[in-house]
Amino acid sequence: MNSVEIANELKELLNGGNIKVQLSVPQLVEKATSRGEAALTVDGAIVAETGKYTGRSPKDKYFVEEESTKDKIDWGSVNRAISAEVFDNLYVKVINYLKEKDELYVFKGFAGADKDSQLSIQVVNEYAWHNLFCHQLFIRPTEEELASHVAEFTIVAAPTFKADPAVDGTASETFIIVSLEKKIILIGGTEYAGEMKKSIFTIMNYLLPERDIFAMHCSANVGEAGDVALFFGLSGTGKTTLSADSNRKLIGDDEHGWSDNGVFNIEGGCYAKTINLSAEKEPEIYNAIRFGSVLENVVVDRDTRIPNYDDGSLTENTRVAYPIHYIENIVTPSVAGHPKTIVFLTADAFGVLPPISKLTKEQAMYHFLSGFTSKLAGTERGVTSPEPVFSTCFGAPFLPLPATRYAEMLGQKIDEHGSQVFLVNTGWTGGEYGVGNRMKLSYTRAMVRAAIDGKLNDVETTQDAVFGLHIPREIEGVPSEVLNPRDAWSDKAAYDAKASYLADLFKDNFKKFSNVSAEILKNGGPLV
Ligand SMILES: Nc1ncnc2c1ncn2[C@@H]1O[C@H](COP(=O)(O)OP(=O)(O)O)[C@@H](O)[C@H]1O
Ligand SMILES: C=C(OP(=O)(O)O)C(=O)O
Ligand SMILES: [Mn+2]
Repeated sequence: MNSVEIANELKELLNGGNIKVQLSVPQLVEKATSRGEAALTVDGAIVAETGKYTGRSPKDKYFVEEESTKDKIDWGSVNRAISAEVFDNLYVKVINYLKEKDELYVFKGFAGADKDSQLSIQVVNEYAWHNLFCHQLFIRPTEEELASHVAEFTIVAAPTFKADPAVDGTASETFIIVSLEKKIILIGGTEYAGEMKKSIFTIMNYLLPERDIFAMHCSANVGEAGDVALFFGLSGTGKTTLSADSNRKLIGDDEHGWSDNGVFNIEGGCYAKTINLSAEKEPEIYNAIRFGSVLENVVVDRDTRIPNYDDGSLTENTRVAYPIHYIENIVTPSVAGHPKTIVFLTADAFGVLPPISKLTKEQAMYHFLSGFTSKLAGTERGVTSPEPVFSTCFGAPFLPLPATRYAEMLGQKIDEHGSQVFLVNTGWTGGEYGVGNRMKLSYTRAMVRAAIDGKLNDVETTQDAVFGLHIPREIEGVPSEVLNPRDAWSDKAAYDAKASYLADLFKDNFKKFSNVSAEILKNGGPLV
């Protein structure tokens, strides 16, 4: 099928009598609850369960192999290729399947808060609650914008459609297929709402660099003085938690672009983890759970409808989606200047990386390319305990282009704007996972605050003997024995062995980046 035929199929679907376009939040709440897709909670939010798929399904994600893009995509286990034939067949099947449904819900809006590079998108949903999720997560159009809205990219999400791998050519019943030429994202077989927002992020990671805009898997906030901070990190490392800070205005919690104008949010909402959520530790997020918010796989008492955030029986990856204005302190629109501080969040399950360290330019490049962290339980299918991983640019699952393309942009931007980079370990301390403990959130917050406020610019540091990282000796609000990871382990020999084991992993992993500059190779990585 060519692009015109694909568009015609879509047009026919969108002209159907079952299509509901741009329903309001209350209308979608009514639809979702009356259709039995979701239940109301005591706080006025809705809660949905997603069945078998409670996290992303990276092994079921594909790009269609297409002439105009095939030489640019970094094919491999992240960017899997699928033929146009498989896509076309599934597309027609899904469209026909959806035509038979009583009602379908369409959201029209945008990705990218900077008008210069904004992408207009639409989502066709089988579920009203998915449509509410999209309404809250993407950028909502004004009435005027809606009147003239023409979608460039379309997500078609049919969660109850299951592929037959033997017939349809997929790996399983589930598929997330991106056609960059036909400008369609086809999703089936999974109810996990995160696939929709992360697939838009994936295409933005392809489209923005074409315009020389750096696409980033990070959260962002800005202080009173206009000082912008970015927090890069794989899922569960603290982007959403640490960017919600009552002293700073939130720009966004997960996906950003950095252009010559400054940084901008790609989204219009947030998607926070709710496992063990408490009003004391994370008040901004806790207070965002109200009418219009969408809880996912949170266990709620059947009668009282009180959510139990400590219950991870459906998944560790319990979530809430809400529009960004449910956070009190934000910038509107979600754009700001150039970052002064950049934080790389890592959840080190070995417990050997320092809780905070200052990076030289070479170390920043080295650690960005390495992207060492852990996959934390739940966000990806099959991950049930922290799995150490090198996730390049702290966002490998979402990067269609070679990692070096993004790293080059980071390097240029840091040089141009003089941003200071820190590595922050929000993972384990005092021993590896199973022995030590997760870093206390209050300590991490104190360290991050000191970094952002410029208090670590001129402090005395100790150089870590293995990784060469510069560790501040003192930070207000943090016990000094916490700052140096070796001090936090009672068994020093065990620490040394684990640290050198991790250093070897870094060196092995970095062999694949053979063509980076000699300075990065020499001065960016472990010392020994
Ligand atoms: N030291 C810490 N720093 C940040 N988050 C922590 C820390 N300790 C525990 N957490 C928890 O880890 C999770 C971080 O998740 P989140 O901020 O949603 O990550 P991301 O947005 O990067 O996916 C939250 O549930 C938070 O309460
Ligand atoms: C939703 C996700 O994002 P994060 O956990 O980074 O917020 C994800 O990785 O699926
Ligand atoms: Mn997040």
